[in-house]
Amino acid sequence: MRVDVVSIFPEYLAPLELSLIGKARGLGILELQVHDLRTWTNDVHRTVDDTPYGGGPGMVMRPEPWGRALDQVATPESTLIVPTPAGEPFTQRVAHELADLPHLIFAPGRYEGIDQRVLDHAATRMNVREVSLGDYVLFGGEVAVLVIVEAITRLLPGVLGNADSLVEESHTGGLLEAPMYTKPAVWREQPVPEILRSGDHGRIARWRRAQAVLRTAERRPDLLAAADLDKRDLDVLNE
Ligand SMILES: Nc1cc(-c2cccs2)n[nH]1
Repeated sequence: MRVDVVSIFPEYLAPLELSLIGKARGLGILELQVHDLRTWTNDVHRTVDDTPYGGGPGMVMRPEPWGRALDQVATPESTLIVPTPAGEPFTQRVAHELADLPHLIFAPGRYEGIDQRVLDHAATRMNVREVSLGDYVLFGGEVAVLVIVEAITRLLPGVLGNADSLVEESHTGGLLEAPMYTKPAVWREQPVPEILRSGDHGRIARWRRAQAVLRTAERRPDLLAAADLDKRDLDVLNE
């Protein structure tokens, strides 16, 4: 997968060099390049924003630099990802969808956003997806890009050492993950649930599933409605 990020704060994306993402790039699983939007300005002040038509507070990102940036970076197989509070929710399902794509271009906006014509024009020549991390407002989209790139990269084949890690995590199968424990067997007078030390892998799997169902019912009833529950799951809920 290739990823291009265009930002007025390219240094914000430096963490993408680190850890697993750095490893994915080193292995050639992920090709990533960060660009400075001001590269595509042509005035002496390298201006990227201006006042909003129709009035109102703040500034809007000008279309011309973005248009020239996308002219250079995009191909017909590109998908433009625009983080915005006004976007579709970014979920694990969306992460899986994006992880299957050949080329992502991230357009993190600042200020009051990017001139809408940039997105509308881009949509005439590539897929455009406006995505929200949640119902809160950030200063800019760069933090959102870090989150989205990490969520996608860990899904790429070869990045996670043990592919099993993807099977039992939260939101796989629509449920939250069960509580996890490690040594010592007793810590501050709190024992690890006995079943996890029983060696009975069938019972352990059923216990974990039950814990996931109960935790999801308690914390995320919205997910429960969409989850694929079997009879045993329903019995757990009705206990
Ligand atoms: N979910 C979400 C996205 C954002 C922003 C993206 C770009 C500027 S602010 N805030 N909250």
